[in-house]
Amino acid sequence: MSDVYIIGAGETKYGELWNKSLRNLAVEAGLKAIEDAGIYSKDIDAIYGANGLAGTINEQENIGALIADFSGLSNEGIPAIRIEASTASGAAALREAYLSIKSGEYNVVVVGGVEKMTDLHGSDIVNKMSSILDREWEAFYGATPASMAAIIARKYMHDFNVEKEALAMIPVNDHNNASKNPDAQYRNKITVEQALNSTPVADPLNLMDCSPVSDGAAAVVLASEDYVKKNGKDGIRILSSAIAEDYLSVGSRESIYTFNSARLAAEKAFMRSGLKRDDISFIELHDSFSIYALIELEDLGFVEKGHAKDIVYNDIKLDGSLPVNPSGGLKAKGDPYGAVGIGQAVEAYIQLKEKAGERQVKGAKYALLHNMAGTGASSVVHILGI
Ligand SMILES: CC(=O)SCCNC(=O)CCNC(=O)[C@H](O)C(C)(C)COP(=O)(O)OP(=O)(O)OC[C@H]1O[C@@H](n2cnc3c(N)ncnc32)[C@H](O)[C@@H]1OP(=O)(O)O
Repeated sequence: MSDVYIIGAGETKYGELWNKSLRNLAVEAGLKAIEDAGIYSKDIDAIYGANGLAGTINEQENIGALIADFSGLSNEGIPAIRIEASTASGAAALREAYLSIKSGEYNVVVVGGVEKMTDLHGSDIVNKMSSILDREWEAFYGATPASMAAIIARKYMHDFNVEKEALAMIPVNDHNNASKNPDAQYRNKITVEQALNSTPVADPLNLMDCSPVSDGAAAVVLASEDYVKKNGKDGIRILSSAIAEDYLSVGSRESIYTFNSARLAAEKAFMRSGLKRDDISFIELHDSFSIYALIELEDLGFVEKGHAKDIVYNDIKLDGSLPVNPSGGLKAKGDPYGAVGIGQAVEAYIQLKEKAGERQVKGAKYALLHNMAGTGASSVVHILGI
C-alpha cells in the first residue's frame, strides 16, 4: 500500500470574521493549500470537505458541491463530498482522504474543513453547539458543552486532588503559543491570575477554560508516494490514522473522566506507526475545555491517570519535553468545529517543515494530532512525521 504525504497546506485566520462567508473561507483555505502544493485542477482526483454545523447554523448543506463550485472545480467532474463527524469532522475527513489514497483509488486529494459559527450569538449558538451532545439524554435537560465539561472537571479535580491552577496552565500555554501564530483568534498572552479570575462560565470553568466561538477554514493536499516521487514533491508523511468511538452520552460511560475513544485511537495509531510516546516531538490536543487537555494527556498515554497535573506546569511549554498545542490550541487559535482537525494537520505540516518561525518546536520530527467529537464520543488520532 502506498504511503500518503501532505504536500501542501493552507488556512484562513480563525476568529470572528464578519466580512467572510462560509464559502469565502472554504475557498480561501483550499486555494492556499493547492497553491502551496503547486498542483493544478487536472491533478485533483477528489475533494473532501469537513463541516460540523453548516446545516443548522448557516442553513447550507451540500458543502462538497459548494466548495467545488466556488473553487472553480465543479466542471472538471471531480467528486466533492462532505464529511460530518461533529467536532472531529476535520480529522475524520483527513482520515477518509488518507484511506482513499491508501486503497489505491486516488493519487491526489484536497481535504478541507470549514465552519462559520459567529452568524449566531448567545443562547442561539449555545443551543446549536449543544448538538454535539446526546440531545435526548443531555441537551434537552439543559446540558451544554461547557456544563458537561464542568461536571467532568469537578469529579476529576475531586478524585485526583487537582487545583484550578493546573487547569489554568492550559490556556496560559495556549495563549502564549497563539501570540506567535498570526492565524490565531486570540493572540494576547495571559497570566495564571487572569485565567483564574476570568468570568465564571460553568463552575469550576471560567472564560479562559473555554474555547471560543470561531469562524475559520483549513485545507491540506494529500498525495500518494507514487505521485510525490514522479512529480518531485516535498511533503510530510502520515504515519498512521486511527479512529475510535465511545458512548455518546457521558452517563453511559464507565468513568466520566476517561475518554476511551482517545485511549483506543491512540493505541491503534501508535501500533500502526511503530513509534513510542517518547518519539513524539509535539502534540496538538483537542482542548476545547482546559480539563479535556489534562484528561487527553492521560488517555493518549503520555502520563498516568490523575497525573497530568505533574506535567502541565513546564513540560507542555514550547521548549518543554512534550510541547502541547504550538498552534495555540482550540482555546487560543480557535475552535471552528469542522476546521479544527485539518488545522491541526496544517500546524504539523508547518512545524515538521520547520517553517513555524517563533513558535517552532526545535528538531520536530513526529507530531501526534488528536481531534475529538462531543465530550469524547469519538476520537481521531493521526501521527505524522518527516
Ligand atoms: C468537543 C468540543 O469541541 S466542545 C466545544 C464546544 N464549544 C463551546 O462550547 C464554546 C464555548 N465557548 C462559549 O460558549 C463562549 O465563548 C463563552 C460562553 C465562553 C463566552 O461567550 P460570550 O459570553 O457570549 O462572549 P462574547 O462573544 O459576548 O464576548 C465577550 C468578550 O469575551 C471574549 N471571549 C469570548 N469567548 C472567549 C474565550 N473563549 N476566551 C477568551 N475570550 C473570549 C470576546 O472576545 C469578547 O471580548 P471583548 O469584550 O474584548 O470584545
